[in-house]
Amino acid sequence: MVLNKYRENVRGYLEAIVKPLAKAGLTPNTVTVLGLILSLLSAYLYSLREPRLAALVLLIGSLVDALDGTLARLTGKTSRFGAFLDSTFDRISDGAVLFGIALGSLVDWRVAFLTLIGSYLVSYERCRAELAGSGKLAVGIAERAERLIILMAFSFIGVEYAKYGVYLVGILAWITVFQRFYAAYQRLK
Ligand SMILES: CC(C)CCC[C@@H](C)CCC[C@@H](C)CCC[C@@H](C)CCOC[C@@H](COP(=O)(O)OP(=O)(O)OC[C@H]1O[C@@H](n2ccc(N)nc2=O)[C@H](O)[C@@H]1O)OCC[C@H](C)CCC[C@H](C)CCC[C@H](C)CCCC(C)C
Ligand SMILES: O=P([O-])([O-])O[C@@H]1[C@@H](O)[C@H](O)[C@@H](O)[C@H](O)[C@@H]1O
Ligand SMILES: [Mg+2]
Ligand SMILES: [Mg+2]
Repeated sequence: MVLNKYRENVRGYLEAIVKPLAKAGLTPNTVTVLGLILSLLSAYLYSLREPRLAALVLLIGSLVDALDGTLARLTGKTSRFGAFLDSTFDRISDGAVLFGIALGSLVDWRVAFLTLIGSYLVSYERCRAELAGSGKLAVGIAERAERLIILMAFSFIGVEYAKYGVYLVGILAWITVFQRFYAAYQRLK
């Protein structure tokens, strides 16, 4: 909700990064796959209890996630499958990162599990409500960009602090679940 507004502000920078990629003939789907690989690497680093490095790799992976769509739009190669691939890989990434955090015992696995359910529900609600005709349901305090930035910010502080990032993401994700539920109710009832 909050960060989504800044998409336009960073578009110019993202396009500047994407132009050489387009010249090199990279396709949006290849970039999407690269983003997933970076997220999986980040998850692995979390499992090794290296949250700072993991967050850095996740930040680069998130940037790559912004580049695939930018490349698609700039080269006129947006596709329905690409949109599906992007969202599906986002879910794999979100799950893998929390799994890595739990594996590395950076947080109690039960907290990671509840945070994962909240995060997935936020995304599912939007997808399902939009399919039912709600119109764009990009509402709530913690969309994916917010969830990622909070997790990365706490991870950068150090190994003892990553868990507070997961707590906060979990709480805000569940608040967003209720916000989206209410918005969907208002629009679809
Ligand atoms: C060298 C420099 C000058 C570099 C400057 C770079 C800066 C501008 C930095 C910008 C970084 C920022 C954009 C990335 C970080 C954001 C990240 C933390 C949050 C994750 O965001 C996700 C991202 C992408 O979302 P989507 O995948 O949903 O969107 P798109 O891919 O664009 O579109 C999907 C759409 O495209 C089509 N498509 C896609 C793929 C495919 N294969 N085929 C396709 O056809 C299809 O139509 C799909 O439907 O969201 C990016 C926007 C974000 C919301 C903006 C956030 C702005 C914020 C101010 C950035 C602050 C970042 C800061 C560096 C954080 C540091 C904090 C630290 C403490 C952790
Ligand atoms: O809904 P959310 O999770 O906050 O944020 C995002 C969705 O709004 C978006 O449409 C989808 O492509 C991404 O996978 C991402 O997850
Ligand atoms: Mg993307
Ligand atoms: Mg993505």
